Amino acid sequence: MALLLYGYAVLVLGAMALIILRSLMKTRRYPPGPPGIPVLGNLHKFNQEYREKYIEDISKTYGDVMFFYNPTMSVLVLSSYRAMQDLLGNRGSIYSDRPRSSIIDMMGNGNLGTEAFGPSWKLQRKLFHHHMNKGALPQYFPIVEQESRRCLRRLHRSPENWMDELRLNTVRVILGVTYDIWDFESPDDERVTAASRFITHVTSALTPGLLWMNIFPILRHIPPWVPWLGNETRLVSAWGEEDRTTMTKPFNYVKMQKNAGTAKRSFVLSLLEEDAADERTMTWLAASMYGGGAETTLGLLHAFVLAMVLHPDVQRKAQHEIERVVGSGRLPGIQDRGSLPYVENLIREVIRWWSLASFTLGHRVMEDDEYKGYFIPKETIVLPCLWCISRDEEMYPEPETFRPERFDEVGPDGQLPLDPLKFSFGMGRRICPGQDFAEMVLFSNIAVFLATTTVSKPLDAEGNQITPTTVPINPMQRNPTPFKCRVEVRPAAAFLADDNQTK
Ligand code: HEM
Repeated sequence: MALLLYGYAVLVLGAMALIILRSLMKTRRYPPGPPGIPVLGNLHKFNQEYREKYIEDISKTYGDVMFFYNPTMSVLVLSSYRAMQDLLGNRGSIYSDRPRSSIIDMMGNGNLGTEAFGPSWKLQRKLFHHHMNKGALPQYFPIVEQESRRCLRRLHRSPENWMDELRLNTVRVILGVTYDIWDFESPDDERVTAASRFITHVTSALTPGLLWMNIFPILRHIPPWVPWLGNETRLVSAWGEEDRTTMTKPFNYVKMQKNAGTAKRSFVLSLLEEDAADERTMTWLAASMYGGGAETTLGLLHAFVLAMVLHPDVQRKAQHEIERVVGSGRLPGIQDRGSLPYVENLIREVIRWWSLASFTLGHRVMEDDEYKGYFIPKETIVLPCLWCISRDEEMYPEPETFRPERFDEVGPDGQLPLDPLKFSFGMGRRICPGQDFAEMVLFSNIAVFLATTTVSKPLDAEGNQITPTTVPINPMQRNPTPFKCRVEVRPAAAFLADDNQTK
């Protein structure tokens, strides 16, 4: 009976909200979007498997600013760099909040990525920046370089596990820097696999319309034991509990070490020593590094290997540059970054071509606004489509082609193409605070990989080359679909054993 009443209330409230919205829409000029259906609006159309491709497609009809709505929410999708810059970059004071998500509330956890725009978020950004800004990065060079070499040593020993070895590497670096935790050697360790689930939970909770509860928040009150209808409440509670356990354990470990006087330098130890915030805030700030930093970097490292398997000419050219600049007496290190322009362009192209985050996280508009003559109501969720920008044919001719050379070529407008590092990590006040760290880890791993390893397509039983797919493993978390490759060890691998080399 109670359920019937809920259902009835949802329908009546939804219909009323839509009638009010429609009458307002007649008087105000809203941005264009695909036609909707009575009561439900058009937001369901955005809920496609590969929504970035859908957005790219319809932007040819509706332009770079598109509006979607349903009775409970409105979403503004931006498909150009200019629109992203105008709103997120130049109007950051009202475009930097996050949507209120009943799913995040229900999970009962915090983290920097979901925190509302306000004093607590500002404090966390400040603390994050203090430890992760460009100037602070050299303290991590030895750890990151040592782990890059360690990863390649293991990878050469068991090339069939190359994907898992890279996963282990990214989690070891993040857990090492954040908590000084190193006591794990296996890619199957729970601490390695949990990072990937954490980010899936957060992204799913923040994606408009992905779960019914995000469209009808009232559904969170359905008890988990109710068959079928309680599925989402059950799922979301389980996510919350798992993430809480994953993130509290390592934080408590550092606290224990500190109390015992045995803690070594780490992000969490600094927070504790500075008494930087309350314990809950510090736990989830550290979780933001763990959750935000591991799976993302991994996705791009896997995409790098995929690009090298598909483009042996690019791989060779990058290897020649390393040999020319670094010589044959040592491995490349992070300090070489400025002197390897082709490798740097290769990394830019991996970031553009793979476009790991196809959208930013949602940005909630804090006040009514107007853009290009269109009304943008307060509470609208703004979603720049990063994938669409990376596919802009004017900036990147033949965008599906992997070609690092494109970044040195002047276009018909006399300009070099837009640097993907300027949008792939977001923009404005919510820009990814781990960008400099991520670039450093990517460079270290990719440069050592190229110097010591050649990858190529594997052969089937008849001796034919097998070409891996470029379709991501899942549309929500765009890491490459697992694939096999041939791994050949290069002579410079002899230096991998030398963990004491400084460069
Ligand atoms: C390696 C590739 C990475 C990519 C492509 C990436 C991309 C992004 C994007 C697109 C956003 C959303 C920006 C927005 O909403 O406007 C973001 C936010 C965030 N990223 Fe990253 N990221 C990466 C690595 C990292 C690393 C290494 C860390 C941590 C060490 C990190 C921590 C975060 C956090 C905490 C946020 C939320 C910031 C906020 O809401 O204020 N990310 N990232």
